[in-house]
Amino acid sequence: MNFRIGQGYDVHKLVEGRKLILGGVDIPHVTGLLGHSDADALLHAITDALLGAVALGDIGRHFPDTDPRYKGADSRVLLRGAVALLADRGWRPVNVDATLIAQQPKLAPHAAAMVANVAADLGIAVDAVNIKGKTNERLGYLGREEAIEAQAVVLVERVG
Ligand SMILES: Nc1ccn([C@@H]2O[C@H](COP(=O)(O)O)[C@@H](O)[C@H]2O)c(=O)n1
Ligand SMILES: C[C@@]1(CO)OP(=O)(O)OP(=O)(O)OC[C@H]1O
Repeated sequence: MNFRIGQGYDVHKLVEGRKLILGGVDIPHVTGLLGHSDADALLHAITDALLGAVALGDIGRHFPDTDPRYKGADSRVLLRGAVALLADRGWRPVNVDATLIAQQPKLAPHAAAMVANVAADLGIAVDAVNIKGKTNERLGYLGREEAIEAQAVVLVERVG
């Protein structure tokens, strides 16, 4: 068995006085995401998808939100930590497809920067990473701009 897939999901609340960081990109906006770390929902979903692909549980198991080391953490560090956990077990990422559900702001202008960060952290080419933005058609808490949700799917392969 040389390939595995993983799926990840995350949601964080939008509040005033926080930065909006998605895919490691600081996106100018009136509100930002609340969390113990930098609350980068996209990177958390990708991290969970990677861990899920190799049955390593989830982000909270490896990087608990009760641990002061992760207070205000850069989620790129956590993502690279997950990639290292996979590498230790002989797995590497192949490609990622992810969706961000955000009523605002428009994310398409920031997609290339997010893709570049994720590709660098996963050690894969930029054309193996796809990040999409969707509104929630103004429906529910996402549509009311109370939160941003991320969904991700990854493929991983056994090294060697
Ligand atoms: N936060 C977002 C939301 C959407 N986009 C772009 O707009 C297109 C249409 O979105 P709908 O939710 O109305 O289907 C979508 O395909 C994205 O290209 C965006 O950039 N950022
Ligand atoms: C990243 C961690 C750790 O700082 O905290 P949060 O930023 O709150 O994010 P979440 O997606 O709720 O869970 C994972 C946590 O372990």
